[in-house]
Amino acid sequence: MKVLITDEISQEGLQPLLDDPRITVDVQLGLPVAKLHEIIGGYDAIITRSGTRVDPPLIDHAERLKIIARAGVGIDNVDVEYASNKGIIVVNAPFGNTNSAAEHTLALLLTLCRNITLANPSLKSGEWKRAPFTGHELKGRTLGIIGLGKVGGRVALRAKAFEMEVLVHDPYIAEKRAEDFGVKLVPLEDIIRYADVISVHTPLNDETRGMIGTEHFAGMKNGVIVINCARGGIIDEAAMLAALDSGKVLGAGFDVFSEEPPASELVKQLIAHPRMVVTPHLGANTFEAQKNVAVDVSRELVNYLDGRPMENAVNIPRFDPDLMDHMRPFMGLVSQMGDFLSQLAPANPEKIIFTYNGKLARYDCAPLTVCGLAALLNRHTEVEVNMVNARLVARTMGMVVEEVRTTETESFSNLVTLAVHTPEGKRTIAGTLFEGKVKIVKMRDFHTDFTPEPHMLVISYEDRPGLIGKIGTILGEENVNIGNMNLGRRAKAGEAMVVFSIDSPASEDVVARLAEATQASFLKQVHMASVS
Ligand SMILES: NC(=O)C1=CN([C@@H]2O[C@H](COP(=O)(O)OP(=O)(O)OC[C@H]3O[C@@H](n4cnc5c(N)ncnc54)[C@H](O)[C@@H]3O)[C@@H](O)[C@H]2O)C=CC1
Ligand SMILES: O=C(O)C(=O)COP(=O)(O)O
Repeated sequence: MKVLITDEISQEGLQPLLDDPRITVDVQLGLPVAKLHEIIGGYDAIITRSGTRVDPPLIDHAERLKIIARAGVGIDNVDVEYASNKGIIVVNAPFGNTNSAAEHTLALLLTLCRNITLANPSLKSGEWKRAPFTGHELKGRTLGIIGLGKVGGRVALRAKAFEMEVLVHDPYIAEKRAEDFGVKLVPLEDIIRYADVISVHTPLNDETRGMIGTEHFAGMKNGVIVINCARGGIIDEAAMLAALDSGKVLGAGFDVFSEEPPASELVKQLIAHPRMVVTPHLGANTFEAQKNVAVDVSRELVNYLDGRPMENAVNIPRFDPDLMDHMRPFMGLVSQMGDFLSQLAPANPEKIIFTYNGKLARYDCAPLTVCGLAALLNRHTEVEVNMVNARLVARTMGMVVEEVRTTETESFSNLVTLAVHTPEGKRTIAGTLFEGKVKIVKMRDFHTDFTPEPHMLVISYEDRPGLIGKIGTILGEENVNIGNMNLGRRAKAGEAMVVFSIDSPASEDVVARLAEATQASFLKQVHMASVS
């Protein structure tokens, strides 16, 4: 796995990658976009912080990219939807820098309240002034937190240690969470009206962009303090500047900006404002946080290589770990069945039905459906289909995917059946696990009993004496050794279906000779990449 690192990541935290002989790591900081586009095609994974835009043009150049790893929380610099459509896994490190961001929020607030950024240069320049730097206490003031997530929660606890009253606005949390933190959940208007300090801790998205604007500032207390240690743009920057200019806001502490580094006049003016305390996105910039997030994303890349579930993938359907323990043995089965059937079924499936029988059906089988679907679609699409984009791709291709579960079963304790409906008819395949081995037990309405092998031939014909011999002769003449054979028949001398595993692939010529010799109604060679 070739990994490209485009932002500063803690070397110490990357040790799991550097120690892994399967992985090579390239650190290329400050690359111009054009250069990044030029080289990204050579990498399987990219690790970034907020400094790299992983946008559609970059993703389009990333032909072999499997994972985008964000060593931090905010993924607003990654086009997750675009990546998902391409089957690229996006992971982040949601926990490692929480504490640092919360402490930084308090650092900005205390700095503002005690005029530290003003007193510091004054004293260093030889002055001894105290009165101009008289500040405010936090004790007894009301803090309004918008977004009681990981960072917001820690800010709340720390504010309470300073004996502040804490109001919280967050429409997406349970009341219980606010209770657990000992804070009051209120509508946004109450935060605006009653808070002495307002601090935003939401992600940046279409809903939160500009969620604090001119009309909100108008409704705030005079002399309010505003903190943004989340994302630039959650607080409208033009409105912020105007509120500082008008004196409505006593001071503001910003760690994040809509442009990083700032380019426009507006952002530069905001930063330059005398009552603004600013830091260049340092919320997560502690040795502790940087080590944590680097370890977390490194571990995810190793998980991927080891075929283990990824803990912090933001675009893989999330399944309960206990459920996955039940599902994992069957993933290989559905995946092999999907790959097998995709090579037999005619094109343009309209509907795909996954039926689960037996003990397995007691559980939510969605992980198996996604896995089987990915295998079924993979050979027919330009993009690689995997658990990230299987459902998206099926939807784009106009396919209906259904899942049926029934604990009843005739002869197997667990049975999975895949049925693909096309305008030309239906193809089905059923399989089970026997002593941990994949067994295909039914194809169409023929009973079968074989384990998929790397190269196989599936032939249907009207059964008559001598045909198996003819097939053997043709394959033998072409030096293709038969490893196994499984014959399915409904009746003596009726239609038969025979499945051969062969030690090497058969040429087109051999396939044509077999078709002619057997007068086959159906003949397909199947290659199973996933078995060895
Ligand atoms: N300055 C820095 O270096 C750092 C910044 N961050 C940023 O801080 C923010 C919070 O991070 P976390 O706490 O880890 O995220 P989180 O996902 O744990 O919490 C976000 C909270 O915002 C709430 N929320 C979402 N939409 C909302 C809305 N419209 N109104 C009110 N609440 C809403 C969610 O329900 C959730 O509770 C993110 O923007 C993240 O990128 C995080 C770490 C470091
Ligand atoms: O994790 C986050 O959301 C952050 O804002 C930290 O960003 P950074 O990794 O320091 O560029």
